[in-house]
Amino acid sequence: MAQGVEFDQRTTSFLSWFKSLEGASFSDAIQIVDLRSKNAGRGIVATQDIPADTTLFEIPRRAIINVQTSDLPSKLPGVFDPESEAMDVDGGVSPQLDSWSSLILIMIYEFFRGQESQWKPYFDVLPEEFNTPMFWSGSDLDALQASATRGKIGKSEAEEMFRSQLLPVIRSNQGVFLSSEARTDEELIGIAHRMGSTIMAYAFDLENDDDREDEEEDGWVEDRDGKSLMGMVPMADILNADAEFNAKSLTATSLRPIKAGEEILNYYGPHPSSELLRRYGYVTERHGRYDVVEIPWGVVEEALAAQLSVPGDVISACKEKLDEEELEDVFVLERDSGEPNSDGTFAGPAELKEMPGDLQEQVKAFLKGIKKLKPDLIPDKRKRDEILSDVMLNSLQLLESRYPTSYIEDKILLKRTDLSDRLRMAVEVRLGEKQLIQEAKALFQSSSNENAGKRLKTST
Ligand SMILES: C[S@@+](CC[C@H](N)C(=O)[O-])C[C@H]1O[C@@H](n2cnc3c(N)ncnc32)[C@H](O)[C@@H]1O
Repeated sequence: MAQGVEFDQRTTSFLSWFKSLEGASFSDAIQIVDLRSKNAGRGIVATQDIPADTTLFEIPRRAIINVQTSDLPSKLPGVFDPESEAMDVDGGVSPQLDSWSSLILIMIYEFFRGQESQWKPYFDVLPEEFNTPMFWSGSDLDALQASATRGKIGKSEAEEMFRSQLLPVIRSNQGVFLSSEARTDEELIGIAHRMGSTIMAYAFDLENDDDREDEEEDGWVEDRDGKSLMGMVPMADILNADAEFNAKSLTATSLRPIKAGEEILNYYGPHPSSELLRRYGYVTERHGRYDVVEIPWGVVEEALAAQLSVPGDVISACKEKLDEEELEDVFVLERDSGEPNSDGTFAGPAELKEMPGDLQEQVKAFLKGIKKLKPDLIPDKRKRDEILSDVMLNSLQLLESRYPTSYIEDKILLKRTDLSDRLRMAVEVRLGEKQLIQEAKALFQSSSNENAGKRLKTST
């Protein structure tokens, strides 16, 4: 209970801090709420019916935390300004940082300033723990089974960056990073992880639009052309998100009428469940439409060799004749899901229409090579298409067999009520991938079929 009181007090302090900022606004029609019972932290709901195109809140530029608003860059010009030859306050020479590591350093600096930081009430509502795989144990991760997301966590790479780039800056500027000298290296790495994960799940890519006249108060827009500047945007990041959404930030505007009691939902992008888990530590059913399965070329090669009963060295001989630069190692199986409508709803169902085009082209290139070496195996185009179709199906089956449990077993598992959050999310991720593999297999199994290769591109 005490925890609940503290949670609410932090929310109240944050909201009054936000409202006190010059240029900020927060509509009476919305409220920050405790969604921990749904495992969703804080969120914002409508307290009354809201028409479309209503401004829900506005964030003044000064509220954002980044290289332009924090005073850390002025204290460590050698670290932040690529043009500057200046040394930092303690006379040390520091490496230049990219936008990601710069923001981590700024967050560490503001965090250590505690009450001195103008963003203290905001830090008090940022998470201290995460449910992203970066913080999972080996056995938690095992539950992801063959999902490619396991290889994308990058914990040791992140740690290496913290150790080689951030620690030296902090250690050589202890007067700037207040009380950092009392922390061990491991504690500092832990704080860097926490800030890195906060940025991953909360930061926005911003573009400083110099052409806009109202730049002073409102010059931040979401990045559209990759000229981005990362920043933490208080209040915009209290919005949870889903694949169907009803508002957009940074000035949050309702995209369609929102009923009293409904949650205000932002859009983090067309992420598959695995990516939603990796970056944000949650999954939702609606994001399943964007699920993907990575097909490693090694699996396809195995299926190809088995299908044609040729030894691996025939495949290797073909490979040598092809331009290695043009060969892909991984292919992405995904549905055609289209862009969301302008009001945040889905435009239509997501449908798997075909196997990845680049995969089909690569298999065809190999088949052409094999035909040269063993003409009897592939006498004509009809036979080639038949082989192509079988290789696709066999590759999918091989891929499926890499997941120790079946689709049905996972479905049954999800009915249990005693699963930990992590296990449930891992099962949802792997189940989404198995579902997509099944849909892909059906492309070949259904039409028995009129033409097994129907769903393959027919170009030569
Ligand atoms: C930008 S923050 C949103 C505010 C956050 N709920 C909080 O309490 O600070 C992103 C995080 O919110 C949570 N989140 C966002 N959308 C969610 C959803 N639809 N369901 C569950 N959790 C969600 C995830 O933990 C995610 O990492």
